[in-house]
Amino acid sequence: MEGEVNREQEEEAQAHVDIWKYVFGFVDMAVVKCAIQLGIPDAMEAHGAPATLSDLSSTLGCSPSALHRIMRFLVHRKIFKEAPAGYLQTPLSRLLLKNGEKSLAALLLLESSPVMLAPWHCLSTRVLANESPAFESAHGEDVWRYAQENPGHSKLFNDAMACDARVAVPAIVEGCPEVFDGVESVVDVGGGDGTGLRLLVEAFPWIRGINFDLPHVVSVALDCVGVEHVGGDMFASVPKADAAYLKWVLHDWDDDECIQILRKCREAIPKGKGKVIIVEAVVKEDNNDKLEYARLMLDMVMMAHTNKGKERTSKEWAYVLSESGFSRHTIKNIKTVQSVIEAYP
Ligand SMILES: C[S@@+](CC[C@H](N)C(=O)[O-])C[C@H]1O[C@@H](n2cnc3c(N)ncnc32)[C@H](O)[C@@H]1O
Ligand SMILES: COc1ccc(-c2cc(=O)c3c(O)c(O)c(O)cc3o2)cc1
Repeated sequence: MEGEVNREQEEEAQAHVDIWKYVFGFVDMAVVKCAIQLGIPDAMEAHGAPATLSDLSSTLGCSPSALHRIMRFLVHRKIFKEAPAGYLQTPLSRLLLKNGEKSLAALLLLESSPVMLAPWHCLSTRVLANESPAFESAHGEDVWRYAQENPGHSKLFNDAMACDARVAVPAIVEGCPEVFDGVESVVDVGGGDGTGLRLLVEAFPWIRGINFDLPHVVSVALDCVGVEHVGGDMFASVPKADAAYLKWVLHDWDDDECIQILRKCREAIPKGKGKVIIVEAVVKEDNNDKLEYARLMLDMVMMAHTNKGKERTSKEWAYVLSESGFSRHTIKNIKTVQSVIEAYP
């Protein structure tokens, strides 16, 4: 009995520590956003050796006292290290470089933007009504129409998705290159600015790429060898190719909409050797999986930013694929938050 009482007292004490993560949860994002905007990781990368507070404040042109408090917080959060000689980069801080190959800075700047933060204040209404989309409640229209009417936001969004492509595509190439064996043409459905397909075609030069997205998105896509940009509506028709490739697209839509998109993809691929390649999160419902937290946070992002989007479990993926007329599918895990699903007509 005494042991039980002690355990309850320990849990109570721990709760009074843990609660602060939620009361001030936005602080982590805001201070990291500040570090990106000031260019702290970039200044440290350029400096090379350990950077002192004086080095950083003179390079960045900011108040040493305020910068010290920012760096103290970021060292505590293990984003930077502090040695006697000065501050040091970490693998985590290098993911915040403005132009780093694997940087996710653009994604953090998107998610911390006023446009993307506003819908979170409508989440409880979304849950209560289960119909009033949070993004529409905040902005009066869905995220895709808002992007069409606000080119600056569209660029922020496309840049964010492109930074994921620079992480995910190398993981696909490393983890399951065989997925693209024998595939001579790929249509990237909802391919954004084409970064993902450009990286795929660079890795698999035999592939002819078609980057397919809404007209306002492909109109600003960069030209690149081996990739043709085509504007259109994936709910109307999808350009024909050996394989339809969809990364971070189906999770933006509910089951009926996914089934519509997948049926259009099935119409676009050849009956015999055709396939659909889906790069999306597969919710494991396994709290021991180190990326499950990211997948579940992403599911909340879908609730906040899309009308009826969601992340799916393997059973939920099996349902939409079966309802779309795909006879079989496989799921391959890669080292990022996504998995690679291959579906065959
Ligand atoms: C979350 S983004 C993913 C972009 C890219 N596949 C990636 O992973 O980097 C979803 C994409 O779907 C596109 N999209 C939305 N509605 C569409 C439609 N009706 N037809 C074609 N593309 C659409 C958006 O413009 C956006 O580029
Ligand atoms: C590196 O890990 C990730 C990179 C990108 C995303 C991500 C994918 C989306 O489709 C998406 C989205 O549709 C959205 O509206 C949004 O606000 C963020 C977002 O992020 C997840 C993980």
